[in-house]
Amino acid sequence: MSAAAALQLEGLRKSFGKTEIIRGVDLSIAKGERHAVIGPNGAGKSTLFNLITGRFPPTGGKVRLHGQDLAGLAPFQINRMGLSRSFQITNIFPKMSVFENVRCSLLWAKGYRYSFWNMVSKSRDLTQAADAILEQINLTERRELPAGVLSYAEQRALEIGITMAGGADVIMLDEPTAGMSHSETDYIVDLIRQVTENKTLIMVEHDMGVVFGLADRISVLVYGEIVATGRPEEVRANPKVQEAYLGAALEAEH
Ligand SMILES: Nc1ncnc2c1ncn2[C@@H]1O[C@H](COP(=O)(O)OP(=O)(O)OP(=O)(O)O)[C@@H](O)[C@H]1O
Repeated sequence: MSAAAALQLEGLRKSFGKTEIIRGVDLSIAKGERHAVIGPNGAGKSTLFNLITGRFPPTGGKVRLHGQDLAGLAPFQINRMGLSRSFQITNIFPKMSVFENVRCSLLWAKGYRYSFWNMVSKSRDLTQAADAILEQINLTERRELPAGVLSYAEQRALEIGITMAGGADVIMLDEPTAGMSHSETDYIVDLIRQVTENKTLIMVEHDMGVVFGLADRISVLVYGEIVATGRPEEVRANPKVQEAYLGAALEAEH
């Protein structure tokens, strides 16, 4: 096992009933790496995410975060160990201000570690931390607005801010640019690049422009198996990948 690996999947398997959806996945993601998982619809990408975050127990194999086996841990425990996943926009409280949304997620992330009175004395720290996150996600000017009035791309940015709020160093994003225009996509890609600086990123994304622009390495998942892992140019050139998936996806882009 490499000491630098942030996340390690070892012979990971998941069946639903008799159907095996994840069929023996081995993958090592280095600390500081930006890794994209791509593959056709139904390949098992979301299932793989749910295994990593502890939402589903694996049928076989292991997930390690910074070397530690996650078997039997609940999602919130894994979260406290530094792994955070973006949820969909429904995770945002639309009537609460943008600032309060970030502040609440900070409170949630730290809440169990501070008593109430400690928390009061820490509230200035919290405000500062929330403002620092708003700055990072370019929403300082929207601070007092109800989150529900933000544009779609801004809501996704807020969502990313909430994901970062607990100080996680391994960030998982599920289709961060889904449903966005070209300019919104560019905006979010820049933002993701910025906020994941010195962190580990694992994302599922269908937009090949985003994947090739952002990822240091790519894994291609087909029917629950990784058929290729490598740098973008290696994956693009891999005949197995072209046959299974990428050829068709790239053609569809033109
Ligand atoms: N809880 C579940 N129970 C039974 N089958 C499931 C469950 N979750 C997913 N599946 C099945 O697992 C397969 C893989 O689904 P999954 O959502 O992981 O694929 P995906 O690669 O994320 O697809 P997409 O790109 O369309 O989001 C599908 O055939 C799906 O029906």
